[in-house]
Amino acid sequence: MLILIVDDEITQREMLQGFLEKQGFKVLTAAGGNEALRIFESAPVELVLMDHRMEDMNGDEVLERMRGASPLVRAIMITAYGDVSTAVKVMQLGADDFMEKPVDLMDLLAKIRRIEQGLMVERESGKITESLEQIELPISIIGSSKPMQELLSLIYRVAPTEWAALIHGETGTGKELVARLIHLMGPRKNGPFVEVNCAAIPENLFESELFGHEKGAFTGAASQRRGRFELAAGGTLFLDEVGELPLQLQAKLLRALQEKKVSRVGSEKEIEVDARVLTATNKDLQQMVSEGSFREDLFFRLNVLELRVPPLRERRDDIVELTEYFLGKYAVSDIGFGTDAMAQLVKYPFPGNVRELEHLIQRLVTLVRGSRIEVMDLPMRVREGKNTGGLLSERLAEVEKEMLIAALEEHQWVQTKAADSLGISERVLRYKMNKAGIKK
Ligand SMILES: Nc1ncnc2c1ncn2[C@@H]1O[C@H](COP(=O)(O)OP(=O)(O)OP(=O)(O)O)[C@@H](O)[C@H]1O
Repeated sequence: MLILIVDDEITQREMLQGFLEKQGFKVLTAAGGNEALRIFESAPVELVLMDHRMEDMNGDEVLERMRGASPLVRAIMITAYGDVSTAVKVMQLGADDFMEKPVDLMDLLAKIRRIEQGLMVERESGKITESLEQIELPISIIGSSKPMQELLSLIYRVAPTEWAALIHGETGTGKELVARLIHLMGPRKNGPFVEVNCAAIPENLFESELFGHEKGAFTGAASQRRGRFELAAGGTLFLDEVGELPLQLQAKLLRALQEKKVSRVGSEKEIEVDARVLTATNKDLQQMVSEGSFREDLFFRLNVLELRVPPLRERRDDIVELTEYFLGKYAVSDIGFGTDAMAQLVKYPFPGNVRELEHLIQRLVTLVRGSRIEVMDLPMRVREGKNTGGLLSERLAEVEKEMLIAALEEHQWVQTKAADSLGISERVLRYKMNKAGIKK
C-alpha cells in the first residue's frame, strides 16, 4: 500500500516515514497541502496520513479535493491533543479515522492494517476493480497464467489514471502491447499513441525528434518540424528503451514532464504539451541510477508504478494458448501441433519471449506440409530445448531469484532474517523481491 504523509513539521514527517517504511509500506511525503495535491495527481496513493492543521491549507480541504479526484482514497487525520471538535469534524468530512498528537505508533499501525484489510475485502468483492472477465479488452493480450492475470489487474488500475508507468521486461515479452492497452483503456484513448524507440535514434537527432526543431536550427533542418512530444498532445507518448536516453536529454525530458512545456531546437518559445508518458525498458534502471547513468529524479518521475512483464519461461502455461492464437492468426488452413511437438515447445526457454514464439509459428505454418507440426519440423534449438542465446543479465537474474526464494524459505519468509543471511539490507531485499515478482 502506498501511503502519503502530509505534515509541515519535518521531524514528524521523518519519524512517521521511518516507522512506516520499516513496516514494509511504500511512503511518499509532502510538506504541505499544495505539495500533497501535486503528488496525489501523479502517484497511486491509497492512504493519506495528514496533519489537520497546516500553514498553507487545512487538512479537510486537502482531503476534499483528493476525494474529488479519487473517491476511494483513505485518510487518517492527525489532530491536536484533546481537540475533540476538530476530530468530530474531520470524521464528518469523511476521514476514515483520526489520531491525536503525539501519535502512538502501534495504534497507528493497527489503524492502517484495518484500512488495508478493508481495501482488500473491497477489491475481492469487486467493488474496486470489476471482475477481469467482464472487461472487454480493446486489443488481444493473451495469457491466462497467474503472472499475466496479475499484470492485467495492475493495467486495469493504472489505465484510467494519468499516472506514469514504467513497463519493465525482457525483449519480446509484450511491453509495447501493454503500453498500447493502457492507452486504449484510459481517458486519452481517442488521442494519438506516439512511440519513440530511444535505442533507434542517433544521439545527435534525439532532441529534435523529441521536441521538434525550427527551420535552419541545424544543418539539414530544411523546414520546421514538430517533435513527438507535441504530436502526442491529448494522447500518450510511449518512450521505449528509455534507458538509452543520454543524460543531457534526461534533464530536458524531466523539465518537459515537470513544466508540461517544451521548446523546439532553435527556438526559445515554450509550447504547452499535454501528453501522458509511458516508458519501457529491459534494463535495470535502479542499477543505472546507482551507477550514475540515469537520473534519480527522472527515475522517480517515470516509475510511479512499475509493471513487470514476465518472461515466457515464467509462465509456460501461456505457451499453448499463445501458440493457438498465432496459429489462428497466421495459418491459412487448419493446422495444429502434434502432442510431442507441443511438449517440446513448452519446454523450450524462449530467450526471445513472445516475439520468438510468434516468428516461429509464422515460419512453421509456411514450411510445414500437411496439417500437423511434428517434432522434426521444429528448429534444432527448440528440439534440443537449449537456451543457446540469452543474455548474461538474464542468467544472473535467474540465479538471483533462486537465491532469494531459497533464503526466504529457509527463514520462513521473515524478511529481516533472509536479508541478513544474504548480506543485504531488508530494503534492498524488498526491492529485489518486487523486481523478480517474488511473493509469498
Ligand atoms: N500476451 C500477448 N498476446 C498476444 N501477442 C503478444 C503478447 N505479448 C507479446 N505479443 C506479440 O509479440 C510481439 C512482441 O511484443 P512487443 O513488441 O510488445 O514486445 P516488447 O517487449 O515491446 O519488445 P522489445 O523489448 O523488443 O521492444 C508483438 O508482435 C506482440 O503483438
